[in-house]
Amino acid sequence: MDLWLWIVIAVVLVAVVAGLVGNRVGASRRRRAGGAPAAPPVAEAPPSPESPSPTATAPQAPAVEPEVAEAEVAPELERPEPVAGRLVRLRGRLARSGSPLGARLLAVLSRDHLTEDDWDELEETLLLADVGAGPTGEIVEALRTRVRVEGVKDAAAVRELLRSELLAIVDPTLDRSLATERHPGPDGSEVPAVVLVVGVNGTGKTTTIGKLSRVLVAEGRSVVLGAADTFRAAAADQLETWGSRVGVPTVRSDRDGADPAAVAFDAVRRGRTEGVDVVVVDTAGRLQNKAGLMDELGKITRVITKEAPLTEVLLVLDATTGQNGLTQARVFGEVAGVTGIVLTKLDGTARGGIVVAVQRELGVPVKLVGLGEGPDDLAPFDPEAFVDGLLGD
Ligand SMILES: Nc1nc2c(ncn2[C@@H]2O[C@H](COP(=O)(O)OP(=O)(O)OP(=O)(O)O)[C@@H](O)[C@H]2O)c(=O)[nH]1
Repeated sequence: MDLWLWIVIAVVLVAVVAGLVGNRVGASRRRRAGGAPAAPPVAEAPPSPESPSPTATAPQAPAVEPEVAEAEVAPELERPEPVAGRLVRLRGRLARSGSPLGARLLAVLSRDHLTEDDWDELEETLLLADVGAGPTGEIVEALRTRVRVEGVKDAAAVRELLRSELLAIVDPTLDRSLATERHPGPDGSEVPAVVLVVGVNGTGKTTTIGKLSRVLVAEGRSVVLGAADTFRAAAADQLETWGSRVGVPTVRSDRDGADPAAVAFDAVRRGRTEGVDVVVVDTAGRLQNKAGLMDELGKITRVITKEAPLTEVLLVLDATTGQNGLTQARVFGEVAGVTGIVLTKLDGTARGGIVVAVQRELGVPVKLVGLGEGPDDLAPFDPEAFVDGLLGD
């Protein structure tokens, strides 16, 4: 019995081994002949773009090739919205923030007989909207005189009166254009316009530069961005993403904490050699202390101007920060030679009066305003559309 049992086991073993060997030989023959293996081993999975497989000619490959080719196609560039009339389009956002400057001023001025209390209320409303003490006094004085002399009564006339006084204080005569055209440099050769953007982190600086590059692209300008905020690595990534959406390249360092002036210089040099219209340079602008800020911005400016002079220094301020924003504005104004202000987040505040206060504080115009988080929610500042927005027009 025992012997028979051993014979059966031996026969079964021989059959199993023979079967296994036969399968392997068959599989390798089929592979050499270009046939598909019945059950491919894991190592023969279809090739991926990251790890090209040595079996790229295996029959699975053609099935995935079109997908790989599609992934390599550059994403379509976005087309930014036209710039003209942007503030008119966005002015509803000013009124939506419940601006006391509009509704409340009109409510007080429309009363039948204006008492001293009414004038006090008007003054308080302007102060609460961050117009600032000086300009508030001027507006109240002008309104008092005109109400007394002209004796305006009907709602439309009161509205027109208020509109004209607010417009006067916002000052439509200021030059709010951005210097973003190529021009002859000191040696007579054409150089790009260079816009240096300064401001405290958190004010919306990187977002604003992204939106600004879209404004410039919409106006037909060629642009290079310089990521000289080397303090925060994510800032360069953010900037690059914004730029790539509209085909604008970003010059940056591979290294965290690299010299911001070196990055700024490289960006302006690239703009110059490639003949672009405008180079926009981001800065870290940490307010650690005034001397440190002055050193950093001073060095960036000196190094950049070896290639091309600065045509604009834009200070980005968050409109919701009120008096804090004004303190920042003062420091940057002293150290950076600011030529224009960008007020962000005006959609989220009832303090539109900050436009007046900051212009008075720095003696430079608000040139752009941010009215939302959308990519095209940055508008050239237009005094009339702004005042109409405050009045809820
Ligand atoms: N509602 C509103 N949000 C804004 C506006 N501008 C910027 N923001 C938002 O503010 C936040 C901060 O923006 P960032 O650009 O990252 O600000 P930042 O910190 O100054 O950038 P860094 O200086 O690089 O640190 C983001 O969520 C923006 O979407 C605006 O005009 N309106």
